[in-house]
Amino acid sequence: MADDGSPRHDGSSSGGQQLDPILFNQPSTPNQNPIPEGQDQMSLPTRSLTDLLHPPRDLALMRQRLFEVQDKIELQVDEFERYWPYVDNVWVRQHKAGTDKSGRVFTDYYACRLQRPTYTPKPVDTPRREGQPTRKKQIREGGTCQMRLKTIRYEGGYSGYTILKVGDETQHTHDLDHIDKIKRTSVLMEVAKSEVMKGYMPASVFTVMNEDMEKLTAAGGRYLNRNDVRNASQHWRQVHREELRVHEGYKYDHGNGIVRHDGVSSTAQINGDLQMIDPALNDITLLPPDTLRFPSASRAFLEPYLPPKEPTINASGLPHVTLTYATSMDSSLALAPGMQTLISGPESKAMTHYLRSKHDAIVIGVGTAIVDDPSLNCRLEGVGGFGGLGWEGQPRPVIIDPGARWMISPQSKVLRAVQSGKGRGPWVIMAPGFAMDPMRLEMLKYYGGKYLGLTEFDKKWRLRWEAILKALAAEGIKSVMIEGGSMVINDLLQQENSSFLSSIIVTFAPMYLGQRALGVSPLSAVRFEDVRWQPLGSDVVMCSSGVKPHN
Ligand SMILES: NC(=O)C1=CN([C@@H]2O[C@H](COP(=O)(O)OP(=O)(O)OC[C@H]3O[C@@H](n4cnc5c(N)ncnc54)[C@H](OP(=O)(O)O)[C@@H]3O)[C@@H](O)[C@H]2O)C=CC1
Ligand SMILES: Nc1nc(O)c(N)c(N[C@@H]2O[C@H](COP(=O)(O)O)[C@@H](O)[C@H]2O)n1
Repeated sequence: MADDGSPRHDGSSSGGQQLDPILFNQPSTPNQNPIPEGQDQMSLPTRSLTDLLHPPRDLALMRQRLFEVQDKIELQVDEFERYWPYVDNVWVRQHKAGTDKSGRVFTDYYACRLQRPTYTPKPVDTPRREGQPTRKKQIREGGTCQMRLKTIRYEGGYSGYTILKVGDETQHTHDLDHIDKIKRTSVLMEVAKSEVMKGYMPASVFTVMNEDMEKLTAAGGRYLNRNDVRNASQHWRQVHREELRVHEGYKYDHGNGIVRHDGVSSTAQINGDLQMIDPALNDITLLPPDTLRFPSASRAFLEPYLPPKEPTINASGLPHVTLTYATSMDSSLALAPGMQTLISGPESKAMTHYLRSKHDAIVIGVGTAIVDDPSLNCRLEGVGGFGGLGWEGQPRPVIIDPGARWMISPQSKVLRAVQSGKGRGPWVIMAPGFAMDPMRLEMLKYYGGKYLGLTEFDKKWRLRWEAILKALAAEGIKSVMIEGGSMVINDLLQQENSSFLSSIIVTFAPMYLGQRALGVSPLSAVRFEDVRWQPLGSDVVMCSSGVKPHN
């Protein structure tokens, strides 16, 4: 551990303590190299025609994103393994994965295919070994593009890939189509090989693969030719010198090659069969049962109070801050201190998740973390883990826990959300002097979280909100949604802190929580400004752009 109590960046714990694999649910044998080496002639293909006919969602868009790498791309492991083989014609691995000391973070570097020097074949009269046939090698274009990227693979309670551009180059010197013209993806080669291995002639495989040209193009196969299919299956055909046939419904037509001769194409038949057996392939996205929907028609009233589309850290180094919570008509958050109480109706609950999707981080006090054991993820349809890719729209949970009171464990809902790819690892804000024990620190890191140490206090010896917000901004958080609990809300509505608030969004539910309830009421009177009230289901939502003292 570093002097300030923070975890060392090498991922090792202090005091020589070992990770308990059961406690952390650590995989015993991490997958060292999940990237399929699809071009290997000896390997068995893992793709089939089905992969062409039922490509991953938004394939053309994802290929373009993985080609350009304009922004950091985060993908879950299965998503990376699904999409990467469709762009491995672009990216050539430079070195094998380097690992950090924790053994759970693997970094690979890739360069654009056109970074390699141009290959010029040796003159044909170059002496060859006896019996070796002369190979016609083409000039391979290269040396023109300096685009590079790295993939960082995390393995642990949090698993996934982060893909980032490296180096000074900001864009390729060519487009994706240009690469598709000169090199085929491993998916295309594997599909071709697997079809030949079923006993079909390369020419027939080529015809069948070309049947749905739109899908073939989306997969990078616009320039696929018969030779590619022959090359993909060459080794297999040499070993298995059996007679190959044409696909059912196709025939050899002199002068035209293999053509379809009955009404039903092979691909249409495969499509039909698949729809019978596997509804998941029928473009129905299976969503987790707790997925929430907040209709577009209900969103407009929130628009002026949301963080801007491209939020920026303001001149004072502060992010956009939204305070949001749900209260009863007697301004209570829970039936009693130490209790969690459902106040929001289903519509306003969905609204809260919509708000979560619009912020980089959710902040709560440790009182709420202990009482509620919250998941602190976004369960809105379309965000990562709920129909979306990676962790898109998933906010970072942040717990203010100056005294390290939160006993986080793998059973905590926030970590269960991480484990299932439905949320991000939490950050814990602590004060100096209260060291979290090394096992908990290590666990936080294992689940993709971390600890932030702050040393700036206000006159009540609480951490200064300005320091908290600036620390988050320094970590790249541009918008923060603060949810509670009572102490946090009261504190932020006080005059010395209220200027940090960009918006306040409060749900009022039609209920009294009674006189034993945990209330919300700042020390001094305040009045909300620039207010808009909106009925939502049986609740009413109040949006405001800030508070001022009320005399
Ligand atoms: N209805 C709703 O919308 C919501 C309801 N809730 C409810 O609220 C209740 C919890 O509220 P409450 O008990 O007040 O707890 P809080 O969640 O407000 O947490 C308070 C604790 O967080 C730490 N903390 C917060 N801010 C600071 C700061 N600036 N500096 C230092 N420490 C800070 C302190 O920890 P320490 O004491 O260790 O110093 C403090 O005691 C629960 O019942 C929960 O269900 C929560 C959120 C929303
Ligand atoms: N908007 C809102 N309405 C309520 O009725 C609530 N009780 C809360 N509580 C907040 O939501 C957190 C629970 O989050 P998960 O659903 O577990 O992700 C809880 O910790 C409070 O911050 N909010």
